[in-house]
Amino acid sequence: MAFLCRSAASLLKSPRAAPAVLSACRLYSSGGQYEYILVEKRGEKSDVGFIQLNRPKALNALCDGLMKELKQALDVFEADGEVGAIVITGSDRAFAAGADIKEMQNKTFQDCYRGDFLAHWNRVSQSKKPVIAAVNGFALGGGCELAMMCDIIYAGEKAQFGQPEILLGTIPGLVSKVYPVDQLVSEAVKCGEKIAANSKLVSAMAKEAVNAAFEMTLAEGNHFEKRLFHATFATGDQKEGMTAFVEKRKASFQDS
Ligand SMILES: C=CC(=O)SCCNC(=O)CCNC(=O)[C@H](O)C(C)(C)COP(=O)(O)OP(=O)(O)OC[C@H]1O[C@@H](n2cnc3c(N)ncnc32)[C@H](O)[C@@H]1OP(=O)(O)O
Repeated sequence: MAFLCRSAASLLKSPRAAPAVLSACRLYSSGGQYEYILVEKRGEKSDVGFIQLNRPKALNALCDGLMKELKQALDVFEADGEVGAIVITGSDRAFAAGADIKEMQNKTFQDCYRGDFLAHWNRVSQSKKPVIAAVNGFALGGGCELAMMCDIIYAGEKAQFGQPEILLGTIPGLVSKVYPVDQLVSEAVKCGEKIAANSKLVSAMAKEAVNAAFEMTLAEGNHFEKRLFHATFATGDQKEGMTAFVEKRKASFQDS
């Protein structure tokens, strides 16, 4: 507890500390007030900011509240002169199973666009301090992206990275694998069959985002991908994909 008080005190002395950081600091220093994450300082010198995603029943699905708390915790660690690096982790079963599908299932394109849905998710990539992802279990969709936004990824032996959004009727969803020579073509056809079973409309949008990224800066690429992601919420296939997940059934895409 002593280190928490010290860091809070050093922040409060700083005339440049923003009010938002100060209020986040209060959450941090009083401990236990975050709902979706656990936050502490680790290491012999308490110089490593440690953030554990903590929504076990939902496999650490990244709901809005969790992402807001993650931003707050990062703000506090960035302002803390003692902290030299930050670790983000989840549980043994899941780093994070992606954005919260139940929360976004009924969003419209208008909701996404007006609210600039997921814009603040880039916070991790803007951290001035090095961020290390410690990944066990599922790192899917937005969970995989969260890990990729970190500077270093340490993965447990059973970590599973994936971008399965295409199964939900939204972007992205590209996979690459290596196979023995004699299995390559048949595996490629199987892969083609899996892709073809998804929404062709949304597959095209995923390709557009990936191809555009080659021509853009990181910030432009992130922005373009978010806008296309928003646009999928204007399709029937996104509604079908996410509803099918929530109803625990196979999606039937209509390419519309
Ligand atoms: C940026 C966009 C995105 O990130 S879109 C989301 C991308 N992620 C996914 O599509 C993964 C969705 N999850 C799964 O496919 C599976 O849950 C699994 C493969 C990760 C694990 O399967 P398993 O059978 O072991 O567990 P459950 O499916 O029963 O899941 C347990 C519990 O967690 C809830 N949950 C899992 N992922 C999410 C999620 N992304 N959003 C919201 N909730 C999620 C799941 O619904 C179960 O809760 P329950 O109360 O039983 O319905």
